[in-house]
Amino acid sequence: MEVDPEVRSEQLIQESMFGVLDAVLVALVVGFGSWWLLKKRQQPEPAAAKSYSIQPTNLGTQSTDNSFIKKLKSSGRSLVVFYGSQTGTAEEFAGRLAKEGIRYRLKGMVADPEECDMEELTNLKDIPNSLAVFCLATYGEGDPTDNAMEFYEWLQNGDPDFTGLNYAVFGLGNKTYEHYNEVAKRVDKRLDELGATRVYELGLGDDDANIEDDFITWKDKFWPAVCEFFGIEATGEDVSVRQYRLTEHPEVPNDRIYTGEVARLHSLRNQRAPFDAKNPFLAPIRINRELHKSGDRSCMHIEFDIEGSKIRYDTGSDHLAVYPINNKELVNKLGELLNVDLDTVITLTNTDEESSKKHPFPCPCSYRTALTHYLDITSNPRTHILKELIEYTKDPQEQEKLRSMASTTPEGKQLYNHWIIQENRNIVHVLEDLPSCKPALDHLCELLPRLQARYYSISSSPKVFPTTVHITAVLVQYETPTGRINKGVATSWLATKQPSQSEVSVTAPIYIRRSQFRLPTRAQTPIIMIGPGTGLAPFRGFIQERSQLKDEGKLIGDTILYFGCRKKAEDFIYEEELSEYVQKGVLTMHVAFSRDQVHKVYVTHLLEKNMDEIWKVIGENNGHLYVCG
Ligand SMILES: Cc1cc2nc3c(=O)[nH]c(=O)nc-3n(C[C@H](O)[C@H](O)[C@H](O)COP(=O)(O)O)c2cc1C
Repeated sequence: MEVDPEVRSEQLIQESMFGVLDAVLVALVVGFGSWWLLKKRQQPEPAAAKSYSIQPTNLGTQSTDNSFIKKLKSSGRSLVVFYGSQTGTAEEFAGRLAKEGIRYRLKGMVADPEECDMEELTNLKDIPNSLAVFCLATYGEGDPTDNAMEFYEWLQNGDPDFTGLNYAVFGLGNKTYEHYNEVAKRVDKRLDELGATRVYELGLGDDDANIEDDFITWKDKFWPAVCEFFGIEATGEDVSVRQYRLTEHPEVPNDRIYTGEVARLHSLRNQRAPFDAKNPFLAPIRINRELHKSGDRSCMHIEFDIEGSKIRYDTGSDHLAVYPINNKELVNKLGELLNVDLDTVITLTNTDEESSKKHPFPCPCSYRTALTHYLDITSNPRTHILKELIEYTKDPQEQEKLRSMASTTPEGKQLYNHWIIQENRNIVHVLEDLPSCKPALDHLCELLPRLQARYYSISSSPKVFPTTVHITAVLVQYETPTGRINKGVATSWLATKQPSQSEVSVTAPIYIRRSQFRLPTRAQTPIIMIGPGTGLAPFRGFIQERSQLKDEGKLIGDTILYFGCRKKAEDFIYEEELSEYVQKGVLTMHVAFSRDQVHKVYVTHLLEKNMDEIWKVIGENNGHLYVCG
């Protein structure tokens, strides 16, 4: 095995011949070449379990009847909006479309394809003026979400006759992914091939830009097209319909109240394996230490204890999901602004009895629990929320501002983009800056999206650390243009979880999400890892594992790391550890410090400089190349 024990640094690239763009291009070419090689050679290896499961949307109150046609007929509806959603956006969009149908005399229903007999789609034509809309997100390598998987496969491989089925598709994706909106594109095309009638063109939402804007822009043309297709005249009524009914419980016994459980009552107190997204493990945090040596930024190395949990994970590949809670001050601020006793215990019950989702989050619970554990109060509110706020606003100017931002006029979109997105206001900021706006808190709880688990690359190897899982997380904190300090929900909360400062166990609810990022099965396969900043995290596990194999006397392939950070003395994370691996002959390391010298040096420069070596590893020696950042 060839190992270069030298830690190379910025000098390497000062003789650089090309510009940054060239270097990026080289990196892309290298990345593509290795991806192609990887693809070619990975065929015989068993496929890893794929799952992007994030958060259960239905909390054990599902109806067992999976005939959506029966439900449509019994409730006099003709519009069904299916969603393929992992983190709730597509589900939210589907809900908004179904709700708006009433304005166009199309009473709508939201449906989860996983809970429906989708073969019934061939019979939807029996309902007059019926329409099926699909809001579908794409994940991974152009894959559907878990709840749309079965439907998607049936559609791709089956041969149903959809003559007479009216449909439209809105896709949710992100342009930075190679398979942009692949699922929606394929479903739209396949439905057409199978004889269904496209009522309006495929809409594509890009989460990298402004997916809300894409959705409302599409929706704005979609409804007139639907009206024209069915010969419907819009009622013009812009009615606001509540989806959930509020019940307050002044006397419900404490042990009947949810206090942050994801699904099963008391699941955090009475922990029972197996642990997953619906049943997270309350892991004790054993170590939480700072990795940056100086500077005003912070990067945490956190070790979660999983002993006895039966939780297993794979080297550097799986993700650790953490269920965070919202900042207490922000929650209290909402209570103050709306003058509500946050300890009031409530239940929100779906007014649609046919819906499989009975509650928006586990109920009964207090407002405080809902705002702390279940609802996202820190992201930018979407336009439909702003629209619902209008009726609670007294001041005409504030009302007008909300009305404009909720509209699809160019000025309205611009104002939304500036006031909400660029100035980065969350719901608390909106209520602070529109002092006459006092929405009913239960209505707000109905409208706010669910707080999602956060995912971290695992930075340990289970072969070296079988009873702990490590993560490497940068503390997110920044000032917004309005002078407010926005704090990352999960990292700010994790930063407070210091085991040394507490007698009692400091814990966090976690579970493991599987991914496909794997070490090659043969230890002799050379690997190049490109991981600047916390992109290093998954590679730490790879290196640990290869080091252990070497200790056991096994032959290991070239293990080459490209790392970059600002300054050696500031944010060169895991420096000592990595240097030891270099000294031991396990690792070859190339490091770029972007701010240690006049000329900025990045990992891309190092890649450019070492182009020949890189090509030798991946092109001639069948090596694997990994990029994480
Ligand atoms: C792990 C991950 C993988 C993703 N993969 C893709 C992809 O391959 N193609 C794409 O267009 N969008 C991709 N996206 C973007 C999502 O489809 C997009 O954010 C969408 O709005 C999520 O909808 P949901 O909240 O309903 O799950 C990915 C997002 C994540 C978090």
